[in-house]
Amino acid sequence: MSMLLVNAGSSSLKISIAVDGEVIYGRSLATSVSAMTDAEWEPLLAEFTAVADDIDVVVHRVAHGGRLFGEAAIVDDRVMAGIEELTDLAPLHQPPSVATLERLRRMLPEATQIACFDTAFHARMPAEAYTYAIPEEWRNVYGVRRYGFHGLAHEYNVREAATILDRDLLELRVVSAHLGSGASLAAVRDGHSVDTTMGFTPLEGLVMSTRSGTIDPAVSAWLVANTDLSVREVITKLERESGLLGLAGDTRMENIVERAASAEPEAQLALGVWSHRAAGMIGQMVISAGGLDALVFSGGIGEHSPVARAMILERLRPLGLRFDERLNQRNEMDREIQTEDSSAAIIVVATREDITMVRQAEALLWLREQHEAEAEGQQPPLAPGEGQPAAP
Ligand SMILES: Nc1ncnc2c1ncn2[C@@H]1O[C@H](COP(=O)(O)OP(=O)(O)O)[C@@H](O)[C@H]1O
Ligand SMILES: CC(=O)OP(=O)(O)O
Ligand SMILES: [Mg+2]
Repeated sequence: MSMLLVNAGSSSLKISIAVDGEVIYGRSLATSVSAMTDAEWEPLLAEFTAVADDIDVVVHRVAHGGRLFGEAAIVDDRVMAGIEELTDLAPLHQPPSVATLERLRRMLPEATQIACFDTAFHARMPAEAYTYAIPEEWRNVYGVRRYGFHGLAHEYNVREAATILDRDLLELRVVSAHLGSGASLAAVRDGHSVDTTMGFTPLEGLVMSTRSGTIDPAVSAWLVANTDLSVREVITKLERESGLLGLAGDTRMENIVERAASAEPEAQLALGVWSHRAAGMIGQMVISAGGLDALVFSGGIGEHSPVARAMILERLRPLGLRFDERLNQRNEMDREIQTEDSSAAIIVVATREDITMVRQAEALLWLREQHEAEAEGQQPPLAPGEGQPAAP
């Protein structure tokens, strides 16, 4: 079976091909996906079809699944409408996913289309972690609560941590720090997320490339009441003109690190605010996880910036975390970088959202087959993986 895995981001498009569960080919394009035309997609699809013959399944990363989608779903018109409804809650992310879903449903009508949601990994968070202390009507009528994002990356990270440490995932307390242009933390216990830093939308939490992360909620209302900014303008500025860009005029962490090394005060402040927030929230996640066996770094910054990791880890010394400077500098993927006297493992993981997508899609297709076989009174199919007859 051939799967096309599509990760349509706000400023990039990552596509890979999996055949019989193995990712065999991948490509990343820096492009605004929403603006792409059929004519631009055609050669891409031809390239992928040449690798995989027929594409049986197309799997899409979708940022927001809201309350509707607690797990991956086969996309039909009803699911499509549900995904579109959530556009306002992930304005940088949902539009490219919706555009790509619409296009590939049309261009590859024979393929089964599956949506994997960033929010799904957090669907079992306890109420105390997902509930905001706000009026009952907002919570129960408007559905205002924390959802969490980056689930495909966090899920991969904790599984990889268990593999690297040769431990049972269900016994591990992990904090996953996915630090890309969007960034979030997840506290993982018993194999699922028990707390995370993003909330109702992917704006809450850490300082990001262009997003502010958490600020006093009164700031938005104050700006609308006291300046000539509209609500839409305030939100756009918090989403697109804040974070590292707002503090240092640059979205690239490597540039800011270089400027800070030349003692540029703006860049030093940006790094200070960024690492102060990240370390503080990691502390919060450790409490939510009930302790810490492993801290995982991933994402463009987490994987490639020894300076950024070191700034966070220095601040985490009160938790007993100790890192090896030399191992940190080496920047090798899927490696531990703690010293022997560290209170927990510290691991750098090259995260792979596409591999989580394959796993979720295979599990969903297996379930569908099983239901179909049961409905027809036949022997249910073998589970994905080794052919063992257990549920995935
Ligand atoms: N060598 C590096 N040093 C520091 N930061 C880096 C490096 N390479 C990439 N980054 C940062 O990673 C971020 C992008 O992360 P990435 O995970 O690729 O983004 P996205 O969230 O869009 O998938 C940018 O802020 C970029 O500056
Ligand atoms: C949800 C989110 O923030 O994703 P990204 O890191 O791709 O921007
Ligand atoms: Mg990302």
